[in-house]
Amino acid sequence: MPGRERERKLTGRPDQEREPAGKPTGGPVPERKPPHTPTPDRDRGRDRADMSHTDRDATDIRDQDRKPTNTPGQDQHPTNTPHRGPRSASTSTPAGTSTPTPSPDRNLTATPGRDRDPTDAPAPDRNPADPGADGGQRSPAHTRVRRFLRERWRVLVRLGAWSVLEAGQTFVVGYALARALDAGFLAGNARTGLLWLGAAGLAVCAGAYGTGRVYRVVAALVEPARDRLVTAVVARGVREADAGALSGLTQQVEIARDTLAGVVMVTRSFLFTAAGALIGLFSLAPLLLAVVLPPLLAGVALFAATLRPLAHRQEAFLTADEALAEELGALVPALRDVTAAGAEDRVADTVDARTDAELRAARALARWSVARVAALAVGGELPAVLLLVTAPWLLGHGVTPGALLGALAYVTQSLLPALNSLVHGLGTSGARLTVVLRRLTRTPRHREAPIPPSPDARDDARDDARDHERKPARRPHAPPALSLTSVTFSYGPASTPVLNGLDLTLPEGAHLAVVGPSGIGKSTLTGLVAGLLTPQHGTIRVYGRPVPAPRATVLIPQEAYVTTGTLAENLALFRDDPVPEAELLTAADAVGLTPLLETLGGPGAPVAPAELSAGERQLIALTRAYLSPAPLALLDEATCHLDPEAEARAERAFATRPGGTLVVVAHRISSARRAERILVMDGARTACGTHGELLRGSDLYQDLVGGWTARPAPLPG
Ligand SMILES: Nc1ncnc2c1ncn2[C@@H]1O[C@H](COP(=O)(O)OP(=O)(O)OP(=O)(O)O)[C@@H](O)[C@H]1O
Repeated sequence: MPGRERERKLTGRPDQEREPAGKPTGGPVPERKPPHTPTPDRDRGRDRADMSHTDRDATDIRDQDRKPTNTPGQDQHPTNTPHRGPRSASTSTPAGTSTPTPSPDRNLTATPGRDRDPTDAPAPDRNPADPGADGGQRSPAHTRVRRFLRERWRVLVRLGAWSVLEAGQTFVVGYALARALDAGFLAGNARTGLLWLGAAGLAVCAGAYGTGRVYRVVAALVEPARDRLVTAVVARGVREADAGALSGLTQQVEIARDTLAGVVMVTRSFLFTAAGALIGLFSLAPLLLAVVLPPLLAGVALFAATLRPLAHRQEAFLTADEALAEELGALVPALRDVTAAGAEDRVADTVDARTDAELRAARALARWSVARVAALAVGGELPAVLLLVTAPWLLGHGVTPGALLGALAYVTQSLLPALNSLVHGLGTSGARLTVVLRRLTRTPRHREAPIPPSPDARDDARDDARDHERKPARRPHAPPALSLTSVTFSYGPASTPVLNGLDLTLPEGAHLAVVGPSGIGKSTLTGLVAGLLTPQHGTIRVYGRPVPAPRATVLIPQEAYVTTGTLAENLALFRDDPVPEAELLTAADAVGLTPLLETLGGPGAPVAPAELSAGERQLIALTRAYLSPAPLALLDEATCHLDPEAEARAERAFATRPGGTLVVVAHRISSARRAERILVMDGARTACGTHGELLRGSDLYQDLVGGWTARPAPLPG
């Protein structure tokens, strides 16, 4: 049925509409897209689609027993058959969120609380790293570590023994050097000196052998620890049935193993080296110990004091780093969705926020790293300086030149490198190990730091709030603006129904977008609601009255018709009473007609329909509908010739019309996003929810959002 007749029938003012020369003035009728047969891929996708939550939770729209493959008209146009990417990609949102269950909107549905799957209930939080956690018997981490070490006392003894051999080298080298000088070269006995140097060389060889054995023993300690962690993590992954978490956690286990080995090595090395050096210093001259020990202890204490804050900064940095990586990981496969949703700026803001967060964390970490350098200077380098500064005094108090040289060797060749390894190894690996172990043993999953809303999001929220404020509150006991109950409609007795058992309820003031592939039945739905078509089964009520409900509904079709006459006559076409000019101007301003109105010369200016662009005709038709007394507006691609800004303005005008209810057949993602709820028509799988819910729960909606990116922008007017 031509759009002009639709408008006429709906508003009850057929006689006032005049056409020039008996032909439509709406310009060329846009080409209807040819139907096509669904691709096997698409069908497979539908079969795969897990619509259970939208079917179960978010809809009261039942469009049952459809056989979409049999009806050409229900088929999808090629331009509306976007490539179906991997599910993980299509479910990714710009914000990189997971997939929650769409929640039903009780305002939009008539049969709330449909059977909910009990498995939807969140699983109780369990300790992920403790295989025995199911029983709730979880011992503290330090107890488990002690038990682990007790079970491996033999390994610890071996580790100690080989470490003593390794540390013996430290002791012997310094001591032998001192003796070589004092008893050998300075005493004119080169042979003795060489013998002591030879002893030092042997000690180095023995120490190297000891170091090699130490590595093996450390592996015997670290590998079982890793195995335990792997067992715990796999058990957790199986419990949570989360392969992603599993792979992420096993990766963390590997990090834990490597860092644990590093921590054991550097800590053990420092302890044994320091013991060997201090014993050596004491053996050479107790006075040397008095010079070296205080700064060494001060340096170690300073380093120890930085450990906890460093671990926190390290954790903050890792968290920020992972959040950024996660953001980018979710973003890259979802670029198509981002573009489709027009969310480029918002996503850029989010990534900026994550990058800034990482930068701040890195700076904080760097600041604390300076303290580590200070600890190294005090504990490792200051003793050497003190030895040199106090050398005359030491030599005057019985310290021999050989002992002084040996002390310098202890400090520069043993203590400083060992402390250096400790500070850098423990400062980095230790902090990292703390973080990883904490996550593995306590936190189920890394949680992202909240990101402040982007300026765009704030703007949207402000717009929404403003719209909400401008919209009168819904009357509590008012009948629904629209209710469809088990509506079935087909164009012929033998044809497959376009709608089959559809239920839908909209409260007064609601804003619903209808989306779906070409030919799925969106215009048919608006035609039924407008009373242009009559369902074979079911009932349709508009504000409690059975359809057709004259003067309750206004349908604005894609083809806008403008009559000859003045602009004011065009705009007042659906009104019985004379429309005051002020009201007319207000409506024009709300819908976005004012510039055209001024160009034409005001409300009294004559209109030449053929000279108007398609977009200008749509603006006139929209303003006419806005001024009509009908509270339920049906926009069936009525803004397709407007640019996105003009479309947004017109839709907002209808959405905030006092007492008005809006149903929009959306042809742009921006249009769908403005609606409170979106009805996705997909044959048997009709679903209803918010944009976010449907992105997560409706494969077809994901496809449509993707397809919108490929759709060329509408031609200007
Ligand atoms: N007058 C008619 N007679 C027979 N079949 C029709 C008629 N009008 C529409 N159909 C068929 O009904 C089905 C639904 O059409 P409808 O126009 O409602 O779909 P649509 O979702 O609005 O499509 P589009 O997005 O392309 O406008 C299609 O298969 C179409 O071919």
